[in-house]
Amino acid sequence: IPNTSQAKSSAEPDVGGKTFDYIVVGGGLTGLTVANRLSEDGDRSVLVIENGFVNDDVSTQIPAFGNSLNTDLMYDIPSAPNANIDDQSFPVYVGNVVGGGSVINGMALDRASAADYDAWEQLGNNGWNWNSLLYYFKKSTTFTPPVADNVKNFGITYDSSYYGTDGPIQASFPNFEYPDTKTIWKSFKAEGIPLPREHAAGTAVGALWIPTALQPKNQTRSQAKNAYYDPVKSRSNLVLITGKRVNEILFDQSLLTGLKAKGVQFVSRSDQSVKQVYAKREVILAAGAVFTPQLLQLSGLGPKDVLTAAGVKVKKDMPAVGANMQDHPNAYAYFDLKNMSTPNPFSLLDPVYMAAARAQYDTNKTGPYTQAHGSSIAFLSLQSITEKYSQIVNTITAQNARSFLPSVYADSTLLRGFQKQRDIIANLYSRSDAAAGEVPMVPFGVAISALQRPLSRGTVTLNPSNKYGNPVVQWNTFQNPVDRQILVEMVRWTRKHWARTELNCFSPIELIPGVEAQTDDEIIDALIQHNYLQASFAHMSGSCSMMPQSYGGVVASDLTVYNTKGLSIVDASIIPLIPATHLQATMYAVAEKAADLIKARNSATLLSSLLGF
Ligand SMILES: Cc1cc2nc3c(=O)[nH]c(=O)nc-3n(C[C@H](O)[C@H](O)[C@H](O)COP(=O)(O)OP(=O)(O)OC[C@H]3O[C@@H](n4cnc5c(N)ncnc54)[C@H](O)[C@@H]3O)c2cc1C
Repeated sequence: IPNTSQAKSSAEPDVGGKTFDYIVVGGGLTGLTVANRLSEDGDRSVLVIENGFVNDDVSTQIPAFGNSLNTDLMYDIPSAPNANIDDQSFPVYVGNVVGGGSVINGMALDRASAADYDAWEQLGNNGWNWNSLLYYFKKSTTFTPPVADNVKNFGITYDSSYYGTDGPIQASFPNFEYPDTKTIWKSFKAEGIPLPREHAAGTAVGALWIPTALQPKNQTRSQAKNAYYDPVKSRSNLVLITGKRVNEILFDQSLLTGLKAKGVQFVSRSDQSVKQVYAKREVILAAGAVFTPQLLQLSGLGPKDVLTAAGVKVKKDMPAVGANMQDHPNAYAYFDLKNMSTPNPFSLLDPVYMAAARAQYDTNKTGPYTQAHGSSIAFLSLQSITEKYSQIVNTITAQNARSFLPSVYADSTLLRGFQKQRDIIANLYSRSDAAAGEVPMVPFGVAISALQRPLSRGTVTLNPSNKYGNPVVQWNTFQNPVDRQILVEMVRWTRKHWARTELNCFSPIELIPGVEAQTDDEIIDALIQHNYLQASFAHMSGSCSMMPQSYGGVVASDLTVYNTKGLSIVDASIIPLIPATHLQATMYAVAEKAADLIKARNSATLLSSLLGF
């Protein structure tokens, strides 16, 4: 952690014992978004408590650095061993910095199809659908079209009417594309998959041009801190404290009021001092899909056996807290290519080229350093991936759902909710306007296949031997065999794709999984052997999901936590069903909507108190 961050931290006010209208736990992507909007009202005070520090290093700003993992600014959490992937443990990537994941992520700023968000409403979340979220997708963004040369040379398409014109997050395109991107696009066009002009119109299936969270003028990362916090940090009613870890939500409990959140307790990372701070209106959890369920469990809300094992007094037995965790498991196939144009992504491994490219970026903000993961991505429907799609859908609906779920699903409400999710997933898998898998269209031979609608469900639970340590993150990848089957079919699709005539110019040779791997088991075994199978795309979500209580939800559609008062959740843990997209654009929209919901209910409270009821 750089010294500048420490200095900033020591200049922060001592909030111990003080009272704010709102306390936001976690100053990551959603926390800073909500804090900005709530503090627009000068009569409301907002405190944000963040475990990480401010970091404005160049490593968080230059897009090309978004291609490698900035582990210095992440927590160090190994997952629990995965029984279905050779007992492997995978790193759990979560940003530990002001701005959270938005500061260290891959900068892709894309949305899922309309059907993905409409599915949230079908799960009983009134008002959570594509149309209502479109307003917030726009509110959170400002769009800048790609440079004319790239539009002409690469055929980039877009429709700016689906983005905002004055939102905080900058949606734009790097001003550089690798030349082979043209050949890659030719091969995807030849697949006969959809080619929507604008993916953000609710039509994110096919080969897509997507924007990056990128400030177009200086070609640096646009993220929650520089977009939502820096411009408003001088507000006297907004306070951010860093290097502080919240370890308990404080409740008033009486027969009359039930459990009412009154504040939080936090520990300073620098001197280990423990303090309490109070909220007049709401405690808002924005600690992310890994730490929000942990904090609820530490505070006595969670599965009874998990709490008891960790020595936490049970305030309310809530099996759903930490269940329903989802992510996008993925496989990497690797092809050796010849005759790649120069430059290509491997050119940056040459120190001479790298130095020249860096100088080009520093001087005039052009060249490969302006690009993170690029702007070309394909999202494929199950029908495009495999002819077996209707057989797969039939398998899903015929399954005994309970057989492929973790033990916490012995709870009948959780199981009912999953069955409803399962029916929705089966429907989405049978449609051509919803994606089943992602294939980034990269101009080199690493072909990623990422499963978008897992049926397996993970869990986040307290570590019984150290409740304040990292939680136990169990993805349960492939617990449902259909997930494994679809990922294998994606690898087969990738194989067929690289055999296309448009790609003959590269003379691709499949090295991993390798042509000798033909059966499902052989493909999976070869991927595992090379560590080319991953449980996570860093898209942890769903662990405190928004669903009716009768479906095992943790929050209602107004994002308040069931069985409590004065407590809400706004982060990726509320996602009921993971959408087929990277998550950040969705989470900015969710947080914008969350802020409106919180504002509305708190002005209503004021009105009713003025009117005396
Ligand atoms: C490596 C990586 C790459 C990614 N790539 C992309 C991408 O290219 N495109 C995309 O769309 N999405 C991407 N994502 C996902 C996206 O960044 C996340 O989905 C998003 O940041 C989630 O927002 P959040 O507010 O829920 O959580 P976060 O942004 O993770 O914020 C949670 C914050 O809470 C803090 N916190 C946690 N516990 C406590 C506590 N007890 N007390 C105080 N503070 C606490 C954390 O330090 C963190 O800052 C990526 C994520 C990662 C990690």
